[in-house]
Parts: sequence; C-alpha cells; structure tokens
Amino acid sequence: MQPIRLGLVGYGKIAQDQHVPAITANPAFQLVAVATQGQPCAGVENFQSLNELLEKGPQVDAIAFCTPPQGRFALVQQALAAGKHVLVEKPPCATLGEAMALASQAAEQGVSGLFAWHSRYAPGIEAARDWLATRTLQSVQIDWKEDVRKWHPGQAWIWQPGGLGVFDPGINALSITTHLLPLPLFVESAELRVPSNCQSPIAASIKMSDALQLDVRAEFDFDHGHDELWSIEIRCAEGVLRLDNGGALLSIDGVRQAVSEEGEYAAVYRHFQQLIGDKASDLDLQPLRLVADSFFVGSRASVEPFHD
Ligand SMILES: NC(=O)C1=CN([C@@H]2O[C@H](COP(=O)(O)OP(=O)(O)OC[C@H]3O[C@@H](n4cnc5c(N)ncnc54)[C@H](O)[C@@H]3O)[C@@H](O)[C@H]2O)C=CC1
Ligand SMILES: O=C1O[C@@H]([C@H](O)CO)[C@H](O)[C@H]1O
Repeated sequence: MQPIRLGLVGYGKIAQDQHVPAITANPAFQLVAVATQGQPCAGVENFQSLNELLEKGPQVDAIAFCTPPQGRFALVQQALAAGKHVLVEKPPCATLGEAMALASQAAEQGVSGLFAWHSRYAPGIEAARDWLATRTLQSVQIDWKEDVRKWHPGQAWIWQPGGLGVFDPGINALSITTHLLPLPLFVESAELRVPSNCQSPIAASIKMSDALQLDVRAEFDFDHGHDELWSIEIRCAEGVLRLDNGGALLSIDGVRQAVSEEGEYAAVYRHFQQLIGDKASDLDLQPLRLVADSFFVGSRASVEPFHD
C-alpha cells in the first residue's frame, strides 16, 4: 500500500518535538515537503510558504498544520480547496467561526479533516472514559499549571489576539474533559488575569456546568515555574477518578490503573490514517467553544507585565 504523502506547514517546536517523530515512526505516512518560515526540516524539500509547496513541491495527499492559530485558517482553507486531507494542531483556528467554516469546507470537499486535540489521545483517557460511563458524576476539578517559558520560549504570538495565552495549554484540559463527560458543558463564569503588556490571559479560573448542573471548575496557570500540574479529578458517587500528567496517569480511589502504551502523537496520526481510509473527519468544536465563552463572560483583572 502506497504511503500517504504528507506535507507539513510550520516546522516549529511541536512539529520538531512530536509531529515529525510520530510521522517518521508510522509507515502509513511519508513526509515529503515542509513549508515554514523558520529553520528548515532536514531530509525533505523545504518551501517558504504553503503556496510555494503546492505550486512547486512534490505531490501531497495530506497536510499537517503546526503554525500558530493566527493566520492558520487561510492556510487550511487553501489546502482543503486543493483537495488535501488536513490535520490541524490545537486550537484549530483563532476564532470559533473560522473553525466552523473549516469543518463545513472539509465536508463539502469530501476530504478528511482532523482537529488534533492531542491530549484526548493520552494513555489514560480511554480507560477513564470507560470507567466513567457507568458512574454517577458529582463534580470535576481541573488544575492545569505549567511554565510558558519552558513550553513556548520566545513565542510572542501566544500573547497576541488569537493566541489564547494560558488557554493554549488549558484547552487541552477542556478537550479531555469534554471527551470524558456525557453532556455538553457551558461556561457559567470566568476570571481572566491578563498581564498589562499582553492581550491574552496568563491565568484563569473558570466555572462550568452541564444540563444536570454538574459542578466543573478549572484553574489554569501559565506562570507556574515549579512542579507542573496537569490533573483532572472527577468525583462520583461510586469513587474518585483522577488523571495526572496530562492524562498519562490514571488512578481510581488512589489506586493506579493500567493505561495504553501508545504515545499521544502516535495515536493522533494513527487516527488521521484511519479517518483518511474511512473517508471521514473528526472536527470537534466544543473545546474551542468553551474558550470562546470564557472570553465572552470572563471578568478581566490586569496583572503584572509578562517578560519571557
Ligand atoms: N509548544 C508546545 O509545547 C505545543 C504547541 N502546540 C500547538 O502547536 C502550534 C504551534 O506551536 P509551537 O510549535 O510551539 O509554535 P512555534 O512558534 O515554535 O512554531 C510555529 C512555526 O510555524 C511557522 N510559521 C508561522 N507562520 C507560518 C506560515 N504562514 N507558513 C509557514 N510557516 C509558518 C514558524 O516559522 C514556526 O516555525 C500551536 O497551535 C500550539 O498550541 C501543541 C502542543 C504542544
Ligand atoms: O498543547 C500544548 O501542550 C502544552 C505543553 O506542551 C504540555 O502541556 C503547551 O503549552 C500547549 O501548546
């Protein structure tokens, strides 16, 4: 079987850390070209833009997008219009409207699209989802705290409009939570703490609920220099489920559970391969909607300026 010829746009941190290793390890894909504005990718043809890749580069069947969310919409639109399958890093776009338009265009074009909510593929998520399916939910506490200087060094885009600030990692927690829970969530209130020299928050407290008044709370912190914390604790009538390390670890009533051995991005690309084979798409908008609603209803507090 011929491999899926893959182009990649935006050869930055996540492309180097995760995407290229996952693509290289999956024989169903062959990375044949990269379009990027930073350092080139070794071993493949490099182009300065998607336009140039599509016009002058080798034939590709699919394109992975690892650019910042601002400006990504036009790029993905161009790939869809060219009949390419698309894998789009999170958050899919800078706005909910753009993401909705991409979902419609992928359907109209009859190509496969994947909004790669990578945290949904963490090793403990499916076992957690199976356990929760027969339990009585009481409350959810999300704590998602990391150091932006470690994960986004020098990335000014994250503090600009459309860059989401702390919701850039925080949306991962929302993508897991919305995948685990049976009913859609909505935002009741939010407090956004925005550095005086930034356009997006460095910390946020969010209160969410669902149609059955489930109490869901989230604390996001992007300036959390010491022990990073990526945890979701779900209290049920029958016991307490806890995901730690971004979903890599699962415990129930304090007892560690067996989890998958597959890494997040290996699973993302295996899913993308399956969608292409099934002529299907997976373009969930709920995590981005919760972020948009947090910005809609969130109170703002100005905090000290951020310096990288
Ligand atoms: N940094 C991290 O730990 C993670 C980041 N992500 C997501 O991946 C996306 C990218 O993040 P990073 O890799 O950290 O950012 P980055 O700033 O390191 O990389 C972005 C890359 O896109 C390139 N680029 C920008 N505009 C372009 C254009 N029009 N055409 C071609 N290339 C263009 C830049 O030259 C740069 O190489 C974001 O949406 C982020 O949320 C996802 C998981 C983890
Ligand atoms: O998607 C993302 O993951 C984090 C980090 O890589 C691990 O939590 C990063 O801030 C965000 O872009």
